[in-house]
Amino acid sequence: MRKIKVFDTTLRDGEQSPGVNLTKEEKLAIAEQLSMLKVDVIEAGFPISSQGDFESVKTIAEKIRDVEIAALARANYKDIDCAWEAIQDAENPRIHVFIATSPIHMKYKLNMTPNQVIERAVDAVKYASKYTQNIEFSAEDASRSDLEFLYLIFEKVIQAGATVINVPDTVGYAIPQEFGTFIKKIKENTKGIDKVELSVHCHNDLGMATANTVAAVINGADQVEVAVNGIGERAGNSALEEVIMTFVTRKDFFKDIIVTQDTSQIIKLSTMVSNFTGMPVQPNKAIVGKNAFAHESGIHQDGLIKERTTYEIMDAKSIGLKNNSLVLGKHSGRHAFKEYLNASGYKVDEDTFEKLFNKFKNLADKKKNLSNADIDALISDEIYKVEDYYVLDYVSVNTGNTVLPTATIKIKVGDQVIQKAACSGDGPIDAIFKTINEVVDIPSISLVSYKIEAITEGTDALGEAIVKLKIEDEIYTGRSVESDVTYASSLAYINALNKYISKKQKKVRNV
Ligand SMILES: CC(=O)SCCNC(=O)CCNC(=O)[C@H](O)C(C)(C)COP(=O)(O)OP(=O)(O)OC[C@H]1O[C@@H](n2cnc3c(N)ncnc32)[C@H](O)[C@@H]1OP(=O)(O)O
Ligand SMILES: CC(C)C(=O)C(=O)O
Repeated sequence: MRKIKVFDTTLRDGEQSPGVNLTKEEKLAIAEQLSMLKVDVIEAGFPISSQGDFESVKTIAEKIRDVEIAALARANYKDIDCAWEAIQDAENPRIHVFIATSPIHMKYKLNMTPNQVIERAVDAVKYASKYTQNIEFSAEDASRSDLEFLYLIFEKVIQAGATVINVPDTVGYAIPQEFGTFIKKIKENTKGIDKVELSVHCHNDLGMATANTVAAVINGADQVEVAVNGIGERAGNSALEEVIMTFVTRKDFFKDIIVTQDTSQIIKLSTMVSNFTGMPVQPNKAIVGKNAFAHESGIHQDGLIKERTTYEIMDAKSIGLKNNSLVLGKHSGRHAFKEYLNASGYKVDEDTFEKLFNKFKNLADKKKNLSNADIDALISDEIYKVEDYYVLDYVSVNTGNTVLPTATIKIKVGDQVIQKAACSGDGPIDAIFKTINEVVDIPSISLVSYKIEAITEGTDALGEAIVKLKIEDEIYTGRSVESDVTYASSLAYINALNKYISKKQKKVRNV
């Protein structure tokens, strides 16, 4: 069996994402969560880069146990001294030394010959070995480097004391099949490589970071360098959650790989990193996107209701989510709609069901974001179809930035007209609702929620108002669609009140 080490670089390469700047406390919280997930190595930072980074790495090294703590250093003494100073109190500290090996980087960036690069790398690794035997060496831009040169430099740094050899695809240039072969060749041709761990660090410039990482593991890599939510320099790194869940989900393929991480911590970690970095997770992001376990199409929903695994290769619970979700929308079918009715406790006969389903499809066709409140309102409209006891005859609101919003309402009950003007309200809608409360003969109405939303486009859009009222411990939902939002709100409120009256009258009749 093979154990693949998970090396997390969220706090180092992840923090190199443009615009991201984590505080020491945030870094420590992420490190704690990474340790709960049981990653093998946390790259806590690049201590020479700033005093803040130095202190964060030092704090993490002092506080986080049971995980190797790595710090990055260029191939020079001051970076290595600084890295060591920051991590020396860790339970298992690792110095991570890097230098570029591609012709472009050596010539233009470093202004060094290949021989000088080898000498510098060997010297740096030897220097680091005065501090620790846990030394990782990275050949930056390895995937654009000459293979023969890599065999040589790796052989030399292994002789100098490197215990992990990392092969980065620094600019996300590699293609999975090619990168797999690249790793295989390094494994076959580098002297001493069998005595150390072979690692990969892939970037996502062509969207292949995870595929390249997996290809490398298939071809013998022992360690994967990843970041939560795939964040990192430019298009980011291989995503921790994608790589781990690939091994877990495809156990049938990766028969010889043991995964020791606690995957149920993934969603918590993803949310934490997204919140702290201010980088939202795209909805269709694999594993942690909000749509990753959500299903909208009728055929899929039907399949899922019958057997979850028809359309899910992973269980939402395995990454720490409570469950998957069936999202009702214009692509949904009868099975999913029925499931929703059952789950919400509505019992309807077949005729009512068909009517409701057609109304739901109609509304879903018009409205982009259909919420549960919309669907509930539609259902309760049909089920508690009411003869209007209260009929709105007239509504007028006087409002503006210099006047106190005041509403005047006329409501008919049979032939009788009741009129009322109410002062104040925190705004025009508040004034309307308060005035209606004064007019109607219903004690203690409390507003649970009120939502107004444009359901078509433009300034003349139709506004949909949904009002939920609590009366005598029961919830009544009122809904109305009008182009005038104050009118829609008044009608929705009265609609909810009429549902209460209707229910009450039915009860009285039943007695
Ligand atoms: C692929 C990666 O992700 S590598 C990690 C990238 N991360 C960062 O850069 C973290 C933030 N960086 C920083 O804060 C700064 O760049 C520092 C503190 C590290 C260095 O700052 P400065 O000393 O001002 O140098 P600057 O960044 O402008 O230039 C880099 C220098 O390091 C040299 N260098 C680059 N990589 C290496 C290396 N691996 N080993 C030795 N020297 C290197 C460059 O050739 C250049 O040297 P020069 O000044 O002689 O031309
Ligand atoms: C320092 C190395 C590992 C790196 O981040 C890269 O090459 O992308």
